[in-house]
Amino acid sequence: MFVNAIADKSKEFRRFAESQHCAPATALPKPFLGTLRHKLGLLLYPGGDLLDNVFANKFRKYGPTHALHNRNGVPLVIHTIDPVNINAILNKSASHWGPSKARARTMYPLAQEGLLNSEGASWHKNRKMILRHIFTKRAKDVRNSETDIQLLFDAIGPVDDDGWTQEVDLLDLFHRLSLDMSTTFLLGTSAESQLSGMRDARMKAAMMEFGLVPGKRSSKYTYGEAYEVVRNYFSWRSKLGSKYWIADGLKYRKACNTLNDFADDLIKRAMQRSPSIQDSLNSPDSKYGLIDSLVIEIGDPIHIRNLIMDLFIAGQNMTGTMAAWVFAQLEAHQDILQQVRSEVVEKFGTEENPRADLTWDNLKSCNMMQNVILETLRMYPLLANIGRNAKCDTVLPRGGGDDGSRPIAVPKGAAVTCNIYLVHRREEEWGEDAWDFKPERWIGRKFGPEYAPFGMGPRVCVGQHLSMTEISFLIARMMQHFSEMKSPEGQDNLTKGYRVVVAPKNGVKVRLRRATPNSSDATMGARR
Ligand code: HEM
Repeated sequence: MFVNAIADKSKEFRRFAESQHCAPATALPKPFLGTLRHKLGLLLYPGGDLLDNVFANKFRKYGPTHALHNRNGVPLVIHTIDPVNINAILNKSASHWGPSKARARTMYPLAQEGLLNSEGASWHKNRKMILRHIFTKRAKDVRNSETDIQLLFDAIGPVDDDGWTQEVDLLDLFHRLSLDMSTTFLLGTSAESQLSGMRDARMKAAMMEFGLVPGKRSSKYTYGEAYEVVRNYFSWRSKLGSKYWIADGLKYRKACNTLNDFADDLIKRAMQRSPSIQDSLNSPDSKYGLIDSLVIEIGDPIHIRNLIMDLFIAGQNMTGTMAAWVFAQLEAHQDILQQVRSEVVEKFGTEENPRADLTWDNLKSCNMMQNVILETLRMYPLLANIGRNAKCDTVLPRGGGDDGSRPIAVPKGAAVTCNIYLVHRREEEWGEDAWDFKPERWIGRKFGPEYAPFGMGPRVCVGQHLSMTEISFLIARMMQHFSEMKSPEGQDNLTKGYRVVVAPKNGVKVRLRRATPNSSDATMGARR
């Protein structure tokens, strides 16, 4: 009976495909020795670059849209880098597609009922509410981040007689900054994680004397450590796909509990203070965070935890990793670094003689800086793959038949992955220099479906404006504080590592030269 039911379903699907004039996509061969071996191969991929080698080669060999079929020729998983198909999946026919089941499995037991992995009316309502809060708080909170920027400068450390800092890893420092900025924004108070990273005990002691003490820890792991454990497990679980359960265990579950305890503790404290802060919450100088607004609007602590945890998981480290790529590229392109610094100093003045406020409206008018950010997000879209599962039998506009021009029928339940990293490097859309860093390509260019670092359509990233503001603010402040940047001989800042996000594999190791009051119009220059 079971076999008959499968045969009926296949027939029904074939009829649907014919009625839509579809043809099958190029079929991927079944993985040698099965999918588990294939997944373990990805997990243990020996060096090199998984994105540029394994994935890119597959698209070169099997075309821009290809599929793994079952024995009846019905697609189970479709991979695409065709912007027309990606626009259909994420945007035009978004209602036919639900969030990727693989993502929910990867993150289980975290992030099950917030924004990332839910859909329907409650997702819609939650999303609207979060966006409203993000937009009302964005402008003032980026200025509140000045304290976090000062901690960053302290963590970068003192300079020698020539004004140069010691060698620092900007990836590490920006990750901590990102955590500090996101806690400032979400919770109204910075985690001050920069302090725990400072090796100089005297500096730390001095900071603590001023009351800048890192937050209370809820169990064996600190929040930062628990997040690192969870991130590693997420990376393994995402590569293992349906065999995600292989990467599980006490260590992972304990880290998940620490993150939940951390959120619960913060919510409890926000609930205790909520009756007394209602009036001041919306004042322009309010130091309270998004969590306080959610406590007043929602009330239910579990609901609040689901939303806050999603924002932490989805947003944590994104801004920091992005900023690290920006500085890696600026170090590699000293001429562009000079242009960005000139633009910032001209617009905002120096630290000693500021000229304009670092608001989003002012920051977005720095064209060179914005083009550098857009180009960096093109080359390193952080979330290399965006996945979906079909909610009904549906159609992709292109990729079927011998020449790939026919539509493809997709059955309910099939998975699709949109490889955004490779879409951003398609020569058809970006030209022969698609693999090169060229901010000037953005002059006068409009956004199309070939550019989706924040996704697109109804599930587009809720943190994109916040991230763009934070990154712009950070670049501007770094340009005001330092005048030059160089990497040690032999350091490679541009090699990619691919875990949950695409990040610089070897860190971004540089020395920076402190700007002097006279370096207002001097530019950062290469001095190896
Ligand atoms: C450079 C920084 C960032 C990048 C490149 C980025 C990228 C993305 C992408 C590609 C998606 C779409 C995923 C999909 O369609 O399935 C997404 C969704 C999301 N992002 Fe971001 N993100 C960034 C920063 C942030 C920040 C700072 C936050 C939190 C404040 C955040 C919160 C979210 C959430 C909650 C979603 C899910 C939205 C939904 O499904 O309704 N992101 N992000």
